[in-house]
Amino acid sequence: MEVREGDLVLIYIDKRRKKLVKAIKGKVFGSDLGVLKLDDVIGKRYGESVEFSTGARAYILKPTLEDVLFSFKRRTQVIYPKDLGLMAIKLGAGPGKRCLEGGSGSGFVAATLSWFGCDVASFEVRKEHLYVAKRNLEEVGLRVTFVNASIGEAPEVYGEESFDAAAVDVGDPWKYVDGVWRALKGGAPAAFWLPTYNQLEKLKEASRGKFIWMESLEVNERRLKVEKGATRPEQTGITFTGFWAFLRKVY
Ligand SMILES: C[S@@+](CC[C@H](N)C(=O)[O-])C[C@H]1O[C@@H](n2cnc3c(N)ncnc32)[C@H](O)[C@@H]1O
Repeated sequence: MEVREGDLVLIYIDKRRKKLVKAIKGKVFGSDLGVLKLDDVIGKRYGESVEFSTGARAYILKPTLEDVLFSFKRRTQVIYPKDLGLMAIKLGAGPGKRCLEGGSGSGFVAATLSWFGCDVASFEVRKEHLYVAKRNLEEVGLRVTFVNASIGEAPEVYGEESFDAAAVDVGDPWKYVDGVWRALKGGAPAAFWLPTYNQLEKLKEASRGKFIWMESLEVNERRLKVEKGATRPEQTGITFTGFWAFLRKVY
């Protein structure tokens, strides 16, 4: 498969030096290795390498969702790929699913659900965050409807029982349990992201009688350094991120 003008491509030099760029004629990509003419990228097959002005080479790769997310500007804490992958599965994300999200933050959740084919309405109270999330998604060609309002207002904006799933990452989420419940269809899954144990307890109390508390969990990731005769866990990396609570709406 060849790179066409306007495609997003990942310029991969090494693990630490990789950059998502749009292949536009006449533009250049500059790095510590010199300059790469994007004209030279257009027409290449994904997986081939290209040459910088210094003679150094980089690979041209088709971006994954992870590459896309790590190209985003961040104005808030974000949910990481290890946690987003499980969220997408638990929410049953897929084409045609109407998903409610709050808050948009930097757009990581919105982008993930949109990437999986969901039709997403993302609620965000802070205009400056909404703007960053919207820009992030526009830059990579993902479409989501952003709403500058509290997630608690979703049933007023979209009507009762209009969503197939919900993802909630806001401060004090227990305050919005009722709004999320009203916005969801019967039996629909909801994923709440929380950073502390006591918040899980508060959410469980608030959701009693409205949702089944399916499970709460933490996703741990252990990276490995693979070298012949010395393969072992990496000594640095992401430690704690947060907890998921997965619920299902009931009557
Ligand atoms: C940690 S960020 C969300 C990050 C997002 N999950 C991501 O991965 O990019 C939390 C966001 O929730 C927004 N927020 C707080 N209360 C809200 C509410 N009631 N409704 C909608 N957004 C809210 C904040 O302004 C903030 O942008």
